[in-house]
Amino acid sequence: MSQSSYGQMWDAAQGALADLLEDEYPTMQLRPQKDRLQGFQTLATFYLRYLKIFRALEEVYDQIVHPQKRRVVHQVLEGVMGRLVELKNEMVELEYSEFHYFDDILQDFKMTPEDLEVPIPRYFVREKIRALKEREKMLAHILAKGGHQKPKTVPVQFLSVERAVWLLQVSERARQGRLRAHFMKTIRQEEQRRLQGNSSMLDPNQAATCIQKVWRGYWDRTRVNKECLEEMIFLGMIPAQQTTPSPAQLHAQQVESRRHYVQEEHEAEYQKALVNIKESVRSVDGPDIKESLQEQIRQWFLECRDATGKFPDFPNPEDGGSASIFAHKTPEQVAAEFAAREEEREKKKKSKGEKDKKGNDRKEKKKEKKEKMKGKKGKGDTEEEEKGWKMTPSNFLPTVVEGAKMYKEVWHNRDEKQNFLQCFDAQLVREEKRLEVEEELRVQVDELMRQELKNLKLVVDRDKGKKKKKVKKSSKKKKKKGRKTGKKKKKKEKDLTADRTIESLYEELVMEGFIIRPKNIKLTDYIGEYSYLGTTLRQADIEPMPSLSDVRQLIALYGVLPLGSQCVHERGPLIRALLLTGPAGVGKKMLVHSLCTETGANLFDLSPATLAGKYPGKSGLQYLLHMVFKVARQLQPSVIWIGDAEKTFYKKVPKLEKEMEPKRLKKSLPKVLKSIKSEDRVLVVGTTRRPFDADIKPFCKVYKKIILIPRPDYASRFTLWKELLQAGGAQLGPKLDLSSLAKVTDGYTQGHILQAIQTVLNSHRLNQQTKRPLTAVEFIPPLARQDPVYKEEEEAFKAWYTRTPLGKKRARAAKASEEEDHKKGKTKGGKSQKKEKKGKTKKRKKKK
Ligand SMILES: Nc1ncnc2c1ncn2[C@@H]1O[C@H](COP(=O)(O)OP(=O)(O)OP(=O)(O)O)[C@@H](O)[C@H]1O
Repeated sequence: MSQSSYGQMWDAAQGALADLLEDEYPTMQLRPQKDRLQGFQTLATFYLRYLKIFRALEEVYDQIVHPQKRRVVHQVLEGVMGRLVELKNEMVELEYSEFHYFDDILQDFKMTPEDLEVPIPRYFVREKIRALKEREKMLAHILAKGGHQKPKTVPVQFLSVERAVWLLQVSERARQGRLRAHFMKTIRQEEQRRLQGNSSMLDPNQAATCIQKVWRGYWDRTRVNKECLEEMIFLGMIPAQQTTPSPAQLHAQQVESRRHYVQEEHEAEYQKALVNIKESVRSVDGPDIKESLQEQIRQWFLECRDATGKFPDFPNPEDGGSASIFAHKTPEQVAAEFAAREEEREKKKKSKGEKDKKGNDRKEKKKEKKEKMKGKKGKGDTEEEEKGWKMTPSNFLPTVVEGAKMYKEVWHNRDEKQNFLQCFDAQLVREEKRLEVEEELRVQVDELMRQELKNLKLVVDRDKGKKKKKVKKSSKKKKKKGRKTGKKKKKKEKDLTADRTIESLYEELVMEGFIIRPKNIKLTDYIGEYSYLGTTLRQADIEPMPSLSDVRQLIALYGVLPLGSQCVHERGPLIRALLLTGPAGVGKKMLVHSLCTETGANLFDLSPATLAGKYPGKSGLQYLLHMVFKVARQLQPSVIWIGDAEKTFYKKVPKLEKEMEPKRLKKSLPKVLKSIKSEDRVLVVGTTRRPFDADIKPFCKVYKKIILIPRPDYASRFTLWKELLQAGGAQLGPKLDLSSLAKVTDGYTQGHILQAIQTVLNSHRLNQQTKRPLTAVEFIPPLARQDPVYKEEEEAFKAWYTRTPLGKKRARAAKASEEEDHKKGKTKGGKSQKKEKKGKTKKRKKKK
């Protein structure tokens, strides 16, 4: 696509955003909605619209090369991302469920399930690829030096001499036997051919007809088979073979990657221009700006004196200096403001004096206040109950609005036809820099003018300015007092490793196996299909099982976006710890690795097995945690993975594991989690396949966000078989019935399926494929050797989830709505019965 196409795409996205903002602002001011379903519909509609805009903006940001345009797109993009996360959070709080189903709204918007995927901005990794490569090198270097490596178990077999000789003899005899059999076979074939040649001598015409018959039959059969296969592929009955990208696709890919280089070049040019243009503005326009500022301020002095009879007070630098004066106000207004401020100060003084007098009555007053507050709260609660659901104010909408405004004012109608190369706009830079220089000069001018005003007052008003000084002093005193009497400052945490560099801490953690190399897995590699029945089942009051595509979306929203973007993490809902739970092999660890790949995060491993025997004692553990979190913060984003997370919160430690001390982290983990602030892009991710073994209360206190990963459904299994087989090098043909395989593997997880595929697709079998195509039956024996997820296990997971805080809330809400329905049903039922009765009597009357 060309630059102008991306320009049009941007334009369309901004247009959609403007419409959306127009719709969204009134809903914020609307009265609370009592109907929760309607509230959800509103949220879901906004969510889908934002998602669409997000996808378009992400693509635009990845490809446009104009540095100033990219800045505007980036700002809006971050705002939109944050808003998406906020909306998801709202939906969770409204529905008490992590999973939401939008199939009906998708239909309304004519969107496909693919449109529901949360796109992952490519700039998360691309913009720091150099730093990531550096880190990767460092990690490889440390590991090569002898870092922690899991001991590889190489089976070594010792053979006795007799056994070795026997083995050699067996294989040699077998080889000779095979040779002899081959030799005998060729002799026999030659003999047969000789005999046939002698017995029947056909005349040439007959022979030709015979050959033609065989050839034509063969040729037609292959043609029909080929056409049949093509038709089946066209109908989607048989998966198409993987095709290599066409030359046009390859060219498009090249153009896209070339644009990334151009982006870098233009950015470097732009950075240079920022410095040069600022310098030139300062030297050329600086004196003029200074003079006009002085002129303006002097004019203001005179106007104020004319209007109020005396010279005004010059605003303090904290209040914005002279800039605050010219914020579209008349001199009278400014003077009135000053007067009001003075009055306020006086009032405060007085009230403080009174307070001191009535020091003894304070306690009683406090009591009264408290009572009043209680009363108010009580009222508030009832009001809230009456209120119902209302959208919470957003932290991201102002950013989005500002970006949209900038687009409209600067870029929407800008003629860019002459800018073929899409380089920066010098005029815009000059305007921007002029403002910056003006601000810098204003500080100097203010100082000068303050002095000038003082002199003027001395000469004209004979004001010695003592009063003001006094006020100033007293206000300073007040400030100091306030500071003293304010809350005690929290103890600053002691830096246990103040004398060490981050590099040395990093090296130590790698050596001890607490920092590991994440596998290169993208979130899109986590295969899983969308479930089309979600809304229908929910409407029928059946809780649907979430699909793997829903899980992917949650990981993107809770993990990838906040870890990738500082803005989203700082202003969005703060998630410190995430728990991934589900049966063995559903891809929990895979998701942890994909989180790191998509955001370029470091991967720390604090699993009980890794911790065992290292940094003993309480102080040792404290030191380790300090190191881990210090490095994680400094080299953010970071993911701290705790495998077998239930072990940290074991109800009862099994005897075999007692030596490992799995509960070492139990006490320190909540404390250390609290130290993660919104500016630290650090996420603790726990994975567990047995959450029921943990003490649920402290467990859920640490892991506030829980994602229950289900076993794959039919659609996901079908895709899994197809994709994993293709990835393993299998040729998919009509003999390999994927549908049956997906059907019989109900209950098996992705790990099981992968295991079966790896067992069957060895190199020997792969080489035989052309002669002997793969069949579905071959995969049954390796599957039969594994245990599927039994119903009991699945029920245990579901039951456990209902005991988590969110599960409990959902159950309570369901019960409440059921009761409401019941009540309504009764009243409605009563009314309808009455209506029916009325109807019947009317009919009877008519008959009569
Ligand atoms: N959705 C998926 N798409 C593709 N491969 C998957 C998917 N889910 C899991 N796998 C593969 O299955 C294997 C098992 O996954 P993983 O080890 O992440 O599961 P797990 O849930 O962490 O298992 P456990 O609970 O036993 O530790 C991995 O090789 C992973 O790549």
